Amino acid sequence: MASVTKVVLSRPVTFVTGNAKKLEEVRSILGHSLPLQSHKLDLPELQGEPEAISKEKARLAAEKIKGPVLVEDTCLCFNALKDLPGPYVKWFLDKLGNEGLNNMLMAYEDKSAYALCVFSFATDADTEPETFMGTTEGIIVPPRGPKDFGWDPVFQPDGYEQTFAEMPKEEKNKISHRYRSLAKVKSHLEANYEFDIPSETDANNDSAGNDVEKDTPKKRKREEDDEAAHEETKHKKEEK
Ligand SMILES: O=c1nc[nH]c2c1ncn2[C@H]1C[C@H](O)[C@@H](COP(=O)(O)OP(=O)(O)OP(=O)(O)O)O1
Ligand SMILES: [Mg+2]
Repeated sequence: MASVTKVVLSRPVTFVTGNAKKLEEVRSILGHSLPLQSHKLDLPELQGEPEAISKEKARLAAEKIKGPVLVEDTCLCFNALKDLPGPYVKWFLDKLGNEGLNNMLMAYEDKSAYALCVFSFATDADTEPETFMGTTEGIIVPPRGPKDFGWDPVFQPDGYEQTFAEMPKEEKNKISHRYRSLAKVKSHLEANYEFDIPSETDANNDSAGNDVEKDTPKKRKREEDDEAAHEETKHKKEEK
């Protein structure tokens, strides 16, 4: 049998995102199957096709982190609008809200859409990032359910009566665009990489001097607290 030589990584993979909700889903989907730490950073995003945007994000992240990174870019594509808003959904959502997203399809009979997640993994800034895509098909509906994560209230996946926002998180995490692309990331990393992480390194500082932390129970607790605080300020804002 041919033995596959795996690339040995001496540092955990850093998931770089400015979005606490993404991080929460990535953590609950991956569990502890992969040595993962996180770094909060809203990277600049190119305009263009989803795969190119995600790859460029990975390059920028790898430059910054100076080690293996994982990033993702999420799109919401309306079929009647030839895949728009796509990667620009963040700006549409910011300006128009979920009501506005739904209204964009008023003039069209076709309410079908798909959610797309494009993960990119890069070992360093000089290596071409690898990308992994996952999609979930559905329809756009008037917003229903909790407003805690992006456009979840307007997206109803095919075969379900509930929007992403209405269904339990565990349910969303079994069928989501994020779950499907992460499944590919996971099997690719398991097949091609091996982690040999020295236990007594100064894990609280990466080589770039960034404040990257190891995934410890203490850190998790702090992140949960941070997220709770973040949610609180968000809700306060919404009440205004
Ligand atoms: O499962 C999801 N369910 C509902 N909404 C979602 C989901 N996933 C991303 N979203 C929102 C966040 C942002 O408004 C836009 C994607 O933009 P995108 O640039 O990928 O995310 P982001 O800037 O918030 O985080 P990041 O720092 O990782 O780029 O769609
Ligand atoms: Mg972004």
